[in-house]
Amino acid sequence: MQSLQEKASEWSGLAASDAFAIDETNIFNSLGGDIKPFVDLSTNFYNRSALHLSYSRLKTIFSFFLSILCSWETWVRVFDDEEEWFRSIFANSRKEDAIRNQYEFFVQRMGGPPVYSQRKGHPALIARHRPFPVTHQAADRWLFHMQQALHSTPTIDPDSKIKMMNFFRHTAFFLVAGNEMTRQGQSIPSDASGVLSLTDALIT
Ligand code: HEM
Repeated sequence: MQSLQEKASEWSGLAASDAFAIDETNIFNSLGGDIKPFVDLSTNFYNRSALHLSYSRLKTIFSFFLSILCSWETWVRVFDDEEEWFRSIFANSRKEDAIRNQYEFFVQRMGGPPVYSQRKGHPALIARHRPFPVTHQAADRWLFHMQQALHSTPTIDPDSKIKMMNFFRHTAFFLVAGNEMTRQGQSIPSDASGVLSLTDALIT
């Protein structure tokens, strides 16, 4: 039987070595040892959109239309996604909380202080995603938004963006595999700690 990590690698198309290249360097330190790039990323993830990006350059050129174009940003984002099935997954979350939960986890997982665990305990991502339909389709949509968010976050350098996106892609399908397993009533095998124990190691 395939392990969760093996499923994550097969479905994401990424070897574990690529997914965890984020651990070869301390990304938090390479981004200036500041939480701002992570706050920017998570804010963009939940607030911004592909539509925003398409028009972002136009904004600088046609500043006269800035206020009108700004209002278009609200059209597409995770909390107001045009895909109702995806938007509904976040219906019971407060946007401010979701942003903070996400960036604190990223800060901690990418070499920064353990701010997530200090506030909320062990990340336990499979368990925390259990209430949600983390399907292959949901992973693709989540990754679409994350790719757009990375594009619109200039405070993160290109090399870090590639490493982060690989980690996100692998973890998204790791969560899909974990979600399938918990829905089938199976207990999470010890290898499920692949993402999580690594986090533990990094926060001690
Ligand atoms: C695969 C598709 C995914 C879906 C559909 C999904 C959905 C959700 C939802 C609905 C929440 C609750 C929002 C909140 O109130 O915090 C959440 C929380 C969270 N997600 Fe995801 N997520 C996905 C992938 C990921 C990935 C790839 C990561 C990490 C790389 C991640 C990390 C987190 C974290 C840290 C939280 C906060 C958990 C908490 O503190 O309760 N998620 N996710």
